[in-house]
Amino acid sequence: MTEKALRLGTRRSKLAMAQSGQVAEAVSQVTGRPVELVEITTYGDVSREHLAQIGGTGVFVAALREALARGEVDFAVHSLKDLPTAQPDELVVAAIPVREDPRDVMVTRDALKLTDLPRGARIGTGSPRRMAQLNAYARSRGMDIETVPIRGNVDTRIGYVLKGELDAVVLAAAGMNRIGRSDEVTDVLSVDTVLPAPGQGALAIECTADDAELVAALAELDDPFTRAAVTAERSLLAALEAGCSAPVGALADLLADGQIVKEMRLRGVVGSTDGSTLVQLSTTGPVPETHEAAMTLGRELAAEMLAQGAAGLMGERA
Ligand SMILES: NCc1[nH]cc(CCC(=O)O)c1CC(=O)O
Repeated sequence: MTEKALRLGTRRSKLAMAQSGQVAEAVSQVTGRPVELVEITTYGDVSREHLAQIGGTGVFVAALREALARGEVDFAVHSLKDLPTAQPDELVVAAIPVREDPRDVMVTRDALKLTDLPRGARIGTGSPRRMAQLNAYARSRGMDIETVPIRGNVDTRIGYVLKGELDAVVLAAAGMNRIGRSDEVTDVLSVDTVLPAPGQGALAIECTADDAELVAALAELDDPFTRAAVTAERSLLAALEAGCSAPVGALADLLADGQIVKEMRLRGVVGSTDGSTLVQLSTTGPVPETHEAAMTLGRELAAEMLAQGAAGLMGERA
């Protein structure tokens, strides 16, 4: 007897299809059931408006969550960095698998590195977080760059460079890796230069809270360290009362002594998009063993950042 297929709700974009396909295989392994992809169009996919203008937070996620709530699909895969920090009661993030590379990367004209871009170089990114940190980096080194607001899928963004309209565009390493295009990356940005978005590189596998059997099966795909890290990062974001289009970067990583993991470090940054002001802080603590401990790490760093004027930097829209 063949078991009934699990329905995975996914966006149609190449990136969404790639990550849903990879998760489908893993879910099929742990459940022993086939998984079928159900394509769902989201507002973020059809709108030509600027993400920041249509409210940013959650536009990619809302339609998938509605399909879950209506019972049209059994589970969905989200890029964690697109997931609003507020969790609806009826849904649960049953698994956060091992994180991909969290860093940002660039595709540049003539394969130049960020440090070698010519005076007046135009760098395309629709992200206030990337703008703020790239502009701050340029200012600190006396470089002359201009950040140009763009949006669109990977092909559209890389197209600006191929057509010679821009000198560089910024993308997430995880996205490029997942769609098998990492060979087009010409520079990987150090997290000391550009701190990634909270949750970047991680996926969230979500289903309804009342589907206990599926919640338990999906939990096998959960990576506790990734979950602790992204929980701390997202707690920082929530405590700053910022959305996914705010100029906020955050990254938690493990500090090890040889093979022995000692502590978790959480770094956070908020900046004005012109890069004239950055509030950049970090904290370290014991590796959080509970959800609450990870939340506390994020909240404490947020409080320190707010004390240094972070709130005044968040109202900005690029
Ligand atoms: N903003 C859109 C988005 N949401 C998730 C990714 C891919 C990286 C990830 O999974 O974190 C991207 C593309 C990008 O930022 O270049």
